[in-house]
Amino acid sequence: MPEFGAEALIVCESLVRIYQTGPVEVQALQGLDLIVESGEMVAVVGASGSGKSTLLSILAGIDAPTAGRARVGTWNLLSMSRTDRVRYRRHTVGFVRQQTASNLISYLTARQMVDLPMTAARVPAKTRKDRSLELLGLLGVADCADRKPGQLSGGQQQRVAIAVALANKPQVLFADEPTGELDTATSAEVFGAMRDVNRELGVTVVVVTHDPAVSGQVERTVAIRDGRTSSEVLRRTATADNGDTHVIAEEYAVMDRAGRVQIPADYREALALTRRVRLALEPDHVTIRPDA
Ligand SMILES: Nc1ncnc2c1ncn2[C@@H]1O[C@H](COP(=O)(O)OP(=O)(O)OP(=O)(O)O)[C@@H](O)[C@H]1O
Repeated sequence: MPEFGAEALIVCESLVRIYQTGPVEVQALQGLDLIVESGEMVAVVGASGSGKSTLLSILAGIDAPTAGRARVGTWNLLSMSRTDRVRYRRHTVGFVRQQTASNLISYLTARQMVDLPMTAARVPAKTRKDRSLELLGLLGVADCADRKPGQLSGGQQQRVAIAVALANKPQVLFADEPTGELDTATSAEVFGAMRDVNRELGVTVVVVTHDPAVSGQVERTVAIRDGRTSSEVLRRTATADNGDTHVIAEEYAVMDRAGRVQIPADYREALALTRRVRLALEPDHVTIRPDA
């Protein structure tokens, strides 16, 4: 059988993460499947505690999964050595957190902070200088290059944090509630900046968010429930006969590799679907009926 998601940049299959605190075991991820293609921008949504941050920490190489499969590019996140993990975090991925302050170093200027990961990667000084200014420009904070975090607004801090995360040309940018501490207008600006880098640099973006206004702006939203991917919304722009454009959002259930699909609770209740259902293959669809 060909590899599940062989062509994709990010593949999670039956991903499990169990946290053990004393005698208590928490299953933060319970067999999550996710595929992200190179160049996509994906929003991950879900209730508090559904496992979003856990997923992102694993993908960013900060936390290790308990079981299942997780691959980003050529990296297998389950069998990475400590040295590989450092290399992975330095070169393959960039990470932005919710707490604006925790992304930055208080005594460095924006330019010095973007420079830092490149210094660690032994990039020559001239290249570092050019790239720092280019990234700060792309994120609309070129005028903040010589300012320290304390002299930046929350939105500017997050845009600098994105520039820092992109310094070593990662394949993926992960952001965990990057706009969580910002007001609506600033949050839209920061989100717009992430869309720009996705489009202009081609970097794949995976962003966890609570904000429906944010998830409404990306083409693909993945919903996590109880540590699994439960549904996806795809959005596309359609043009009417009179030339007007509007966005069409369609919700999909997620089917795993074994063919399992979760039927939403309200559907099950409406038709009293319980333990057994009847399936029938029609020419272009499958029906599910109550066992009556
Ligand atoms: N380090 C940890 N030790 C023990 N349990 C943890 C740890 N991190 C997360 N959990 C638990 O795992 C589950 C998933 O947490 P996670 O932070 O991934 O959810 P989330 O969807 O990001 O939530 P939120 O939106 O509130 O940030 C929760 O029940 C949480 O309490």
